[in-house]
Amino acid sequence: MTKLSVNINKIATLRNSRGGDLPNVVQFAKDAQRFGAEGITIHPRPDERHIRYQDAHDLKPVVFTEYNIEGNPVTSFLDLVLKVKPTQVTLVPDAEDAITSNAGWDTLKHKSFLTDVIKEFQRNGIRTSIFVDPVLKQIEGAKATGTDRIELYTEAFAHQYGLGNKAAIKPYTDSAELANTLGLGVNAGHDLSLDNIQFFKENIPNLLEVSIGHALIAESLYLGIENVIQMYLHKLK
Ligand SMILES: CC(=O)[C@@H](O)[C@H](O)COP(=O)(O)O
Ligand SMILES: NCC(=O)COP(=O)(O)O
Repeated sequence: MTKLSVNINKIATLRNSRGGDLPNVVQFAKDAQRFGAEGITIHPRPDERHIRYQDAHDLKPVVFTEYNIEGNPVTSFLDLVLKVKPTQVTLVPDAEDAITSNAGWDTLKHKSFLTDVIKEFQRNGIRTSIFVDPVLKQIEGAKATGTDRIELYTEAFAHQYGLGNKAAIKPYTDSAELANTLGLGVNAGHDLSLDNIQFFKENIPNLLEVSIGHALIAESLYLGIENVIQMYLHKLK
């Protein structure tokens, strides 16, 4: 069973564009869960250009499914996550000025740093996941950090699949198989969509969770959020 976690960054982007509280991200999270979302993901960035640190606190009492907070574990992020105590934290090595996440961790180079922060989150009862490219040595490196899960960075797959190149799934299947063997849980995300999700899920053994935001919100503009969430759940069955 693969859980659908709805990333609500884009709802905050829309809200922030006018400086008011429309749409309200807390209400949106409540409704997304009512429509079937099995988790809510946010990715607060240090410049708070979409999700604000205060949103992470405000969402805590209403997320009754799985609460996943993603981000680069700089000090302010560490403090936030340790206060909010979500179900899961996903560590992403995104630069402050990056438009969106654009690479996985070098788990070999950052082994000692990742090991320390992962230990601290786990000590506080928070499950950990680290964002990685589908590269076998990076999966082995992830295992060595003590993380509970990895999140496969799916941008390359999504791009190639859109061009008709289905073989682009291979490194992801291989990485998931290795992760399964090593006892690491497998999540995935970035640029997943109604077009590519079913093929991705069918080729990834034991895919535990996908977090989807950008395409899901864009698709909802035409099809409606309740309908789109149900369409994803159907394809993830
Ligand atoms: C970690 C990841 O893959 C990103 O997709 C991210 O969570 C989305 O962030 P933005 O909404 O800021 O692009
Ligand atoms: N972890 C990936 C995520 O939360 C959403 O990514 P995207 O669907 O907005 O590309």
